[in-house]
Amino acid sequence: MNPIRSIRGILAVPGDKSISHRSVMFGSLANGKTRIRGFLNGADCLSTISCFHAMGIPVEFSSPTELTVFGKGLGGLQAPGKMLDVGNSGTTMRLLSGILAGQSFPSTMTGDASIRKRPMGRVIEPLTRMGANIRSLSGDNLAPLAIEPGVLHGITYHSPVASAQVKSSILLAGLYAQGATTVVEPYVSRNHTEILLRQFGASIAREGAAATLVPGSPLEGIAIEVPADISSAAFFLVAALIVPQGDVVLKNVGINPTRDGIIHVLKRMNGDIELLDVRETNGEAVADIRVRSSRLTGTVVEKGEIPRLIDEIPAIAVAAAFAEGTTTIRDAAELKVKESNRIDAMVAELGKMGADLYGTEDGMVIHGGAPLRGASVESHHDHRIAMSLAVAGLRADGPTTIANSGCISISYPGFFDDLERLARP
Ligand SMILES: O=C(O)C1=C[C@@H](OP(=O)(O)O)[C@@H](O)[C@H](O)C1
Ligand SMILES: C=C(OP(=O)(O)O)C(=O)O
Repeated sequence: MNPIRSIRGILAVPGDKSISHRSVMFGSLANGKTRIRGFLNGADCLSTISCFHAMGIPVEFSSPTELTVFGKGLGGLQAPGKMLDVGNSGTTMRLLSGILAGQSFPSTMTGDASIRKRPMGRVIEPLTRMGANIRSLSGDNLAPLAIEPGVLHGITYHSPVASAQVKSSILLAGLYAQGATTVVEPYVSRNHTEILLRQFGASIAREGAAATLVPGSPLEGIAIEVPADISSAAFFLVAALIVPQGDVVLKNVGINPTRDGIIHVLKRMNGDIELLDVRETNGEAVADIRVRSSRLTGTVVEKGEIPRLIDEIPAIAVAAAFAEGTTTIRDAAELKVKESNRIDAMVAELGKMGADLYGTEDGMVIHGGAPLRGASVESHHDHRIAMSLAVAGLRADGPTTIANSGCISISYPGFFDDLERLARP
């Protein structure tokens, strides 16, 4: 990564990862064809496809981002002949746990070294309360998981964490339960499951921080346009803000109010960000976003804003390193149980580049303005860390080398090509 002076142009970042996963999952459980456009052809979403393929669901690609899922209805999945492998994808493992809990066949599920360290007790516990037979094979609430058929009943679950993966897992099990299932969260997490399941015909309602699913309605295949992923757009938002000559328009970005926290935070930091042509696709708010170089200032990010930008915190930390004053991020302990411990990873790697920051129990404190120098840094095998460090490198003095950056293909396979196209030395 070399420093640049200018980043300009129009860019469509890849499709939303959360919505791409859900399109394939719900399409598999629906009757008939689901046509998906704007699909994220990244490693995580391909892991979801391979799991459903192993359960007898045909999927046909007509281009890398367009596919048809041939759904077989709520009762149409077949026993997989092998252990399901979710790769690096927490979303796949947790949502699939809820679906598998409702099947009449046994299954087992595993993933890569990172997934096998991430907490699964958060889905095992509520699913068990619903009557599921799900356990950690190692006995420590970690993957691999084994799921046997069970008779499910609806519950009202007060989740200790604001997690869309936990919420979705329980609601998906609710499709197979007797009676209604309600999940109440401390703060509202991303609501793509609620929006998309309703489009497929499920009976699902929201009231404040509670989502309720009433089983009994079949799911029917639909056509889905996946918006561009705000979590991928985040890297270009920050890049355009911090380089001297930044002016980028990001096309067709999902700005669902449960996901748009980064826009609010960067605007609060004095970022010049404009939403153009706000519209709706498949029940999801979408806009083009224009972003220009700005003199950023520090801010506080906490409480209910955290779930609305959880995956963007590494990128926000980079913006904060170039802002005047201090940025404090708190209530974000969830960062420790992602693909890496994202607090430790950002503190260690930005620190190597000369940033003035430290980690706390539930976040970090960044004193902006220290000049960054290019350095040899490490991705911690985490796509969001790798891309955040690449953006920091655009404004550092001298070249930055990011070890193990191949993980970027998890969520944004063409990241470096897009960056190269827009950037000028
Ligand atoms: O439901 C989803 O699609 C996701 C939910 C979030 O995880 P949690 O549910 O663990 O907060 C997020 O970090 C992840 O990238 C995708
Ligand atoms: C945390 C993430 O994904 P997952 O939980 O699906 O692995 C992410 O993409 O930042």
